[in-house]
Amino acid sequence: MGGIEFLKGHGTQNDFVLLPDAAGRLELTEARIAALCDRQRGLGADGVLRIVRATALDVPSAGEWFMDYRNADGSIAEMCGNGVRVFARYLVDAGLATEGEFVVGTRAGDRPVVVHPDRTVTVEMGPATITGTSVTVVAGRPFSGVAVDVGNPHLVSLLDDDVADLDLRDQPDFDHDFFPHGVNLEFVNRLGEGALRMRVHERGVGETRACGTGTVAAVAAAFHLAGTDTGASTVDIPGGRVSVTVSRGGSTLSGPAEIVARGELDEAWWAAAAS
Ligand SMILES: N[C@@H](CCC[C@H](N)C(=O)O)C(=O)O
Repeated sequence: MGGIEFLKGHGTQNDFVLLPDAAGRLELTEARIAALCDRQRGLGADGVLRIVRATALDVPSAGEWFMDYRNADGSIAEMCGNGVRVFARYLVDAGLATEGEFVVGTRAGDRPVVVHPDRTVTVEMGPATITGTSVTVVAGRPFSGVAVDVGNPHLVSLLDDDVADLDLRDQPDFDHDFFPHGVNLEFVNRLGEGALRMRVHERGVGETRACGTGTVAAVAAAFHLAGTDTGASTVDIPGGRVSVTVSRGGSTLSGPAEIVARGELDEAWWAAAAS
């Protein structure tokens, strides 16, 4: 038997290990995912994208391929906006989908994508639903925020102070009753009309250089606080820039997606990393 194929890719520097596994044969334990994503003892990544046929996992989807996404700590999340772009990029590069429009299945539901000739990808992200308000505490400082559901949970705090000055090395505190399954925390500055800057502390990962669902949540929260639910904005994150639109029934995310490497995992390492 050959080794286990992997690829490495990123979307605005939110980086992923991709595991092509059409038939769903790989045993993805939490320990294996955490080892793969570890930047010292593994390949290093913010998360893992398993490329599996929807039928192999028996999940309902209008699309052929399902994005089985895992966070770097091995936890399962419903959705990953940057991950969907990288996933779509892989499918086209591998000849498993044709450039243009197709559907990717995710735990949050089907996500129509358009892979453009310039290597950017647009994803229909579904509705960004405002679910209330809550508070997060960063290094002893409380910040109130708008809770937004983009298939996964977010709390967006708009700040007057420069987000660059926040210390996000430790897990910020949050209301565990409001977010019983954890939350992704976005900290946002308005840069002007239709332009935001954001940093993020992701559930199951830590600070990352971009979060696609987080940018959609940030734009939805910013428009909500301005008294509207429709509009378009760029979002600058440490890893680059994405474009987001939100409307009452849906949202879109556009940005780059790159595959940077491919190879084979060592089988003995894979076996030892199982637990
Ligand atoms: N980086 C992702 C979000 C990944 C999932 C998140 N950490 C969660 O647990 O909900 C994105 O680009 O959306």
